[in-house]
Amino acid sequence: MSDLKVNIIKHPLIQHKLTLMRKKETGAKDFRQLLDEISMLMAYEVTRDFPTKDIEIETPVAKCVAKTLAGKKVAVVPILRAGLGMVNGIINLIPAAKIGHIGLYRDEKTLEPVEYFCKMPKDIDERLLLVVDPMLATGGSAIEAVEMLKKRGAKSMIFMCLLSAPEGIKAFNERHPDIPVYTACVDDHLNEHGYIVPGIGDAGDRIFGTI
Ligand SMILES: O=P(O)(O)OC[C@H]1O[C@H](OP(=O)(O)OP(=O)(O)O)[C@H](O)[C@@H]1O
Ligand SMILES: O=c1cc[nH]c(=O)[nH]1
Ligand SMILES: [Mg+2]
Repeated sequence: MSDLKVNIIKHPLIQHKLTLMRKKETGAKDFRQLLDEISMLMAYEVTRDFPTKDIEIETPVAKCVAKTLAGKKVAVVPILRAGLGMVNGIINLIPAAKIGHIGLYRDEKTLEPVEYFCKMPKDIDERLLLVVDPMLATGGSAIEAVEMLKKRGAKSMIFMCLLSAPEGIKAFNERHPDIPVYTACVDDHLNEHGYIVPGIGDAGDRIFGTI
């Protein structure tokens, strides 16, 4: 665990909401709502060190120097399907963000990611991409998503997930040491089906009610 390169967001509100999501009796409506709320809180933490610069403005009372964001513009990139559940919370905070989509599913037997869609803003090379997926399990999907984005010219990325397994973080760190990982919790391990334990189950199925 100590050799993993990961930023764990331990905010009490996030941890409380995550516990509600873990409960098997939590239905799709509440699950979606909680993921939405957590995503906004996580985005708040992830953007904490965004650079600012001073600009001159005029309020109704006086001229003054005030802060404005100075870094790259943002694009949010959900990994379908489950990543979609994190988009609204983030764009509530960053409404000008563009949104790209990556379609990947994990083959149930091999656990290998299978690509089925990719549509990105034209200027991805100039933006900071916030790649989002609730789950980092073996790491295969996140690794492949970032690979696809690098091939399309992306230069600056952050990966943000709700839950992660040590195995997935390790694999991601090894393949993409340049990409920071943010998560709300690192769980214990993966089971023989590649599910995070204790986890939240299949995030996509719980969000979309397809169980
Ligand atoms: O780290 P990995 O081992 O690759 O597993 C994580 C992936 O598995 C889930 O997607 P899933 O394949 O269930 O697709 P879905 O979002 O359409 O349900 C999850 O949302 C991640 O994308
Ligand atoms: O526990 C897991 C692992 C992969 N994908 C999920 O949705 N859940
Ligand atoms: Mg799924």
